Formats: sequence, structure tokens, C-alpha cells
Amino acid sequence: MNERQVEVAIIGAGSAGLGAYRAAKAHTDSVVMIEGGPYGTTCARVGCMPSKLLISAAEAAHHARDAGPFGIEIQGEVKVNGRAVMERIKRERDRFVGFVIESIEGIPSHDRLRGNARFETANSLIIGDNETRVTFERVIIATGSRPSYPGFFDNAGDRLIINDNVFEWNDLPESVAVFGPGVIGLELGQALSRLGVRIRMFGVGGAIGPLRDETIRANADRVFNEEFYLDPDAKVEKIERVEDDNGAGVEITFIERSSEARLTERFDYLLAATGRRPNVDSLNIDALNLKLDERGVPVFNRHTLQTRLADDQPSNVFIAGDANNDLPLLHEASDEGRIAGDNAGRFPEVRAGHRKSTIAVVFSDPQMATIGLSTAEIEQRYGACDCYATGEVDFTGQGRSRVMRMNKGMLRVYGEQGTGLLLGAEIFGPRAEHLAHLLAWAHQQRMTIEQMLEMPFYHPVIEEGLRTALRDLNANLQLGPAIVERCMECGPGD
Ligand SMILES: Cc1cc2nc3c(=O)[nH]c(=O)nc-3n(C[C@H](O)[C@H](O)[C@H](O)COP(=O)(O)OP(=O)(O)OC[C@H]3O[C@@H](n4cnc5c(N)ncnc54)[C@H](O)[C@@H]3O)c2cc1C
Ligand SMILES: NC(=O)c1ccc[n+]([C@@H]2O[C@H](COP(=O)([O-])OP(=O)(O)OC[C@H]3O[C@@H](n4cnc5c(N)ncnc54)[C@H](O)[C@@H]3O)[C@@H](O)[C@H]2O)c1
Repeated sequence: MNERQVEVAIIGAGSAGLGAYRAAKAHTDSVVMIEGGPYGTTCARVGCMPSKLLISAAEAAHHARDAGPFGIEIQGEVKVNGRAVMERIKRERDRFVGFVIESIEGIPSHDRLRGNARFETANSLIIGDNETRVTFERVIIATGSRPSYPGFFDNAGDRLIINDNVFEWNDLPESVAVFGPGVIGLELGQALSRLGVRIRMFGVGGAIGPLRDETIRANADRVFNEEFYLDPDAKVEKIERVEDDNGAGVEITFIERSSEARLTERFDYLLAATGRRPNVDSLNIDALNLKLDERGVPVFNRHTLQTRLADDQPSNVFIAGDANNDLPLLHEASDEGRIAGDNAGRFPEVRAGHRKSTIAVVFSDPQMATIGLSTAEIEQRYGACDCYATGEVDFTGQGRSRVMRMNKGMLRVYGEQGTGLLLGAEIFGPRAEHLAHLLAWAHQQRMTIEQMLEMPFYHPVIEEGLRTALRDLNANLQLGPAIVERCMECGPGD
């Protein structure tokens, strides 16, 4: 067996691992980064980038089909060439992956090891099939996450797929049963539907995407159901792989939401999008003697990314990115990687890194976004004393949204009584990715609703809808006048 001794070992060369590598190297040359899978990162290979490429193709098809109300006539049928769609997705995806691989190859080969890592002792790792032992002083776990789904999905046999498989297709299938109307299910499911794939979407417990505000969730349920079948609290009775004249498929028996009829329907695939679990279970993490949470994930400080020993003492182990199961988003993985790398590098001195205001965007249509504190956190901290208020706008009548025929959904903002501070927001509406940034920047700057209202708003823009919600909130906080329906000085369709 080869032997290596390093100050800092990093497990995983994803977005968190790469950020950690660069930050640790600023302190010491003795760093090794270990990767068990393909280089390229989840985000570029099978995550953010290919999913957004699929969504963009779907948007193009949708706009072409939806041109009629503008007076634009498309001669003949809008045809989706599945092969061409998948070719572009793979070509562009490979380009993004290529850039990541290029930058990884710029890292000295001595600092890179290939193979799956698992802990042997609290200070050593075994790589691959007993090929190398790495003895370390500090370690960063940046192993990412993988899809998780209930065991009975296995009844679908080889018709059970996850997001990774979608981006391997050479052509689009005829039909897909999507399980999980979370972030991945909604993004991929709606895109497939707009590309002409017959879908049904099944959830449990009523959840839709990251939405926690029940008013917005009900709105989203209605709007999505105008476009495709979505039952966020489905009764699915049977899943079975079948083989018939049409080839292999999967039959789903379920209770149809509105008619309550028992239906059995055949699909080409069952897409499992029922959540992801951190990759910490095959690391032999017990060798580290860390304090673990109920899911077996090390307990850690989100400002330092440092974990704790079972006796509650700080440890030499850091955990960043999806592996820590906190905020499984790309920008958070990079930030956490950087903080963990910096701290592992400077150890035993450990510093609190800068954590930004939370922002999450779902690229469905309408888009969804959450900013700052969630409604549950707000209710927990401010609910008992009646210390917060809500403002809202419904985009149905919003000027610019209506002009563009994007007038669906709503936005709700939450503010603190007395101080007028912006606490958070939830959006299901047009161009939420941009509104979310305005709100997250204001949240991080600790702006009050009053200060936000003093900022410029152009006319006619979707941001005027945000202004309406802010005025509503200011009035509900009793810090400003009640909003006037059809306020003319604001410009028509505010
Ligand atoms: C379909 C999809 C769409 C997404 N879209 C978005 C989006 O639009 N915006 C956004 O912000 N986020 C998005 N995400 C989330 C984002 O991709 C992740 O949060 C981010 O990639 C996590 O980075 P990471 O470094 O923690 O993990 P990864 O990039 O997965 O890196 C972990 C690495 O560790 C390696 N590894 C695991 N175990 C071991 C081991 N034992 N030994 C050695 N190596 C190991 C893995 O092979 C992997 O390369 C999406 C995710 C998915 C699945
Ligand atoms: N745009 C983005 O930023 C983006 C895109 C994709 C993924 N991601 C990240 O990836 C993470 C994982 O995404 P995800 O969609 O896998 O998880 P998720 O937690 O967002 O959604 C999982 C959904 O599956 C449902 N579910 C659970 N068990 C089920 C069952 N047996 N049958 C039917 N439904 C079931 C849950 O109620 C939930 O609605 C996200 O939390 C997000 O952080 C981000």
C-alpha cells in the first residue's frame, strides 16, 4: 500500500472540495484532494447546468406554442426534436464540465488522488481498494449528496431513474411519472412536460418546491395544475415494472386527485426526485468519534464548518457542501468549502467565515424563490408576540407581468414590528430569480421596508409588484399609509 502524509486531506473534488483546496493551499503546501467519482462536479455534470439547459429548451417550445394570444401565428405544429434537444444539452453541458476539468487539471498531480476514501482511524484514510493510506492532521469532508427514495420504487426495476439518467438520454421518452414535487421534480418535470413528454407528478404531505407559505403554496398548486397533473399529497397504491408490445415500462396505480377514481397508467420511466441524502454513510465515520445528528451527519458550526467530538470538544474535522445537509445549493457549497479550507489550513486557530443571507431559486415557470428567514423560522421567533407582519402582491393584475403574459403567482414579504426590518420573503411569480436578488441584498444590508421603498423603481417593471408588496407590508406594520388600489402616480398597473 502507498503511504502519504499530509496536513490537510479533502474528500471530494466537487464545488465545496475545490473551494476548500484553494483556501487550504493559501496556508500550507501539504494538501491532498481525493475524488472517487468522475471529475467535473455535480453542478456541472448532472445538476444546475444540464437542468437549466433542459428548462431553456422547454421555455423555447412553450413560447412558440404560446405566441397566439400576442397575435403571432405559427404556421403548422410546433415540433420538438428530442434528439436535437438532448444533443444541445449534452454539448453545452460537456463544455461547462470541460472548464471545470481544465481547472482541476491545473492542480499539481501530486495534490490529487483518485479513489473512494474511507476513514481507517481518526487520523488516516484508506483510498480505493487498499491502494493508498493517507495520514492527515486535519480533514475536510466534501462528499456531496445523492438521491434518496423509498425502497418500493425498486419495483420499477430498470425503469427507475434519477436526475443523472435524464442527462444521458439520446432522445426524449413518451412519458415519465415524476415522484417528488420538490425542486428537482418541478424543474425537470415541468420542462419534460413542455417538451411534449406526458407526465404525472406525485408528492406526499402537500409540499410543493421550497414553498412554506401556505397562501403561496395553494396558489402554486392551482397554477401548476393548469399545466400538468400534480398531486402534492398523492395516494399511490402500486408500482410495477411491465413489459408489453410497447417495450418495457412502469405501471403506477393511484387515486386520481379530482375524480378519486383508481387508475393504472403506464409510463416509460419513474423519475425519483424525492430528496437527497448526504454521502457520509460509507465513510466509516464512526472512526472519527464525532457527535452525529439523528441522520448520522456530523454536528457542525455553520460559521466555521468545524465538527465536534462526541465529548463536545472541537475536532480537526470540517464538513462542507451538500455533505453537511444544511443548504444544499451551489453558492453555499463554494462558500462553505472556502471557509472550511481556510480553517483547516490555519488550524488550530479557527475563524468564523462570512455567511450570506439565504437565497434559493427554483427555475420552474412561474419561478419560486425563498429569501432570508423561512415562514417557519419567522413564526417561531416572532409569532408568539405578534411581532411581525406580512405584505403581498398578486401578479395577476401587475402591469409589466400582464404585458408579457407572465401574470401568475404572488409574492409575500415579512417584516419586523417596530423596527420595520425585512425578515424574509417567498415568491412564486415571474422573474423571481431577479426579485430574489434584490430582496436578498436588502436583507443582507439589514434594510428596513421604509429604506427599500426609498430606492428607485422604474416603470413599467415587475419590480413595481415588489413595491406594492412592500407598501402593503409597511402599512401592516403600521409604519406607512394603507396602499391605494390603482395608485396613479405609481404608473398604470403597479
Ligand atoms: C438536478 C440538480 C439541479 C441542481 N440545480 C441547482 C441550481 O440550479 N442552483 C444551485 O445552487 N444548486 C443546484 N443544485 C445543487 C448543487 O448542485 C449542489 O448543492 C452542489 O453541487 C453541491 O456541491 P458539493 O461540492 O457539496 O458536492 P459535489 O459536487 O457532488 O461533490 C462531491 C464529490 O465528492 C465525491 N465523493 C463522494 N464520496 C466520496 C468518497 N468516499 N471518496 C472520494 N470522493 C467522494 C463525489 O464523487 C463528488 O465528486 C442542483 C442539484 C441537482 C441534483
Ligand atoms: N434551482 C436550484 O437551486 C436547485 C435545483 C435542483 C436541486 N437543488 C437542490 O437539491 C436539493 C434536493 O432536491 P430534491 O428535489 O431532490 O429534494 P426536495 O427536498 O426539494 O424535494 C423532495 C420532494 O419529494 C417529496 N417526497 C418525499 N418522499 C416522497 C414519496 N415517497 N413520494 C412522492 N414524493 C415524495 C417531498 O415531499 C418533497 O416535496 C434541493 O433541496 C436543493 O437544495 C437546487
